[in-house]
Amino acid sequence: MSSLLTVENVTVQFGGLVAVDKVSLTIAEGEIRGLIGPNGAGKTTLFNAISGLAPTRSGRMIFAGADVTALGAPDRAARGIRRTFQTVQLVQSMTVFENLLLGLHSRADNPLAALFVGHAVNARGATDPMATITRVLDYLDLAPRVDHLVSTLSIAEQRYVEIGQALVASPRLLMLDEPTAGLSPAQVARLDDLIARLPADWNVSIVLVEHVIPLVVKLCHRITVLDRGRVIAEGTGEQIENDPAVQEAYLGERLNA
Ligand SMILES: Nc1ncnc2c1ncn2[C@@H]1O[C@H](COP(=O)(O)OP(=O)(O)OP(=O)(O)O)[C@@H](O)[C@H]1O
Repeated sequence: MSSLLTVENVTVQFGGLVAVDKVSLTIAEGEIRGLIGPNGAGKTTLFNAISGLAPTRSGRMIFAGADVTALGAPDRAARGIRRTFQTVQLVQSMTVFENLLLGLHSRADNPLAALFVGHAVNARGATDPMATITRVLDYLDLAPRVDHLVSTLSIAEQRYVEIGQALVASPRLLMLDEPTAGLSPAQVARLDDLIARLPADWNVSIVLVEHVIPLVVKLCHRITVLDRGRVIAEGTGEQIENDPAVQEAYLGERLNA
């Protein structure tokens, strides 16, 4: 598998706090990568750094062969880096369709701009945004909800809309930040099936931050473990589960809880 994203020695600092400390990792095309670690390990901050929302102090990022280190979030989104958030970030007062329309534009903070679908941003250059929206609605079983206000949907449905908002732009890298938060076991199982199918069905690589470790072990080809901003281990689920440094980091979390 060829590499899609290379993160090289990236550091993110908040005042004196080093939240991400010289992190390096490579995500392959079509890979599902898990990103785990105790609370405060730096997972969300690394997500923010990759999506261009957290300024990096040093290091560089190569995406699809281009150096994107100096690019802001909209430009990275336009190149195919998309994400979801720990707490759903949809426009609650708009319909499912309108929220998907926002996803076509790299500046989801600018709803009016998104309505000019002629300027829609699509990392793969797809020419018919409406056809993509229809495909996404069908794929996520959201067609019956297309005209519903997001505020009337369950959390599980809102998570699907958020994934749909990313998919309409035909991303190359989809980063999911704790997508199972607040879901029932049955809903987690359904989401789990969906995530497993995404790379083949949408030709996308996935980075998954998740606290449900068995889910990460089951879904991910490789897992990167962060602790206090540093990568302390990387490997298959089995390798990670048997790694003493990982066990110690999680033991520390339990002791401090
Ligand atoms: N905007 C910010 N300003 C200052 N400190 C921050 C900011 N964002 C995160 N931090 C700090 O950076 C460190 C890493 O936080 P981050 O949220 O990335 O960890 P995490 O691994 O995602 O944690 P969790 O599993 O609890 O979501 C923490 O010490 C956190 O308090």
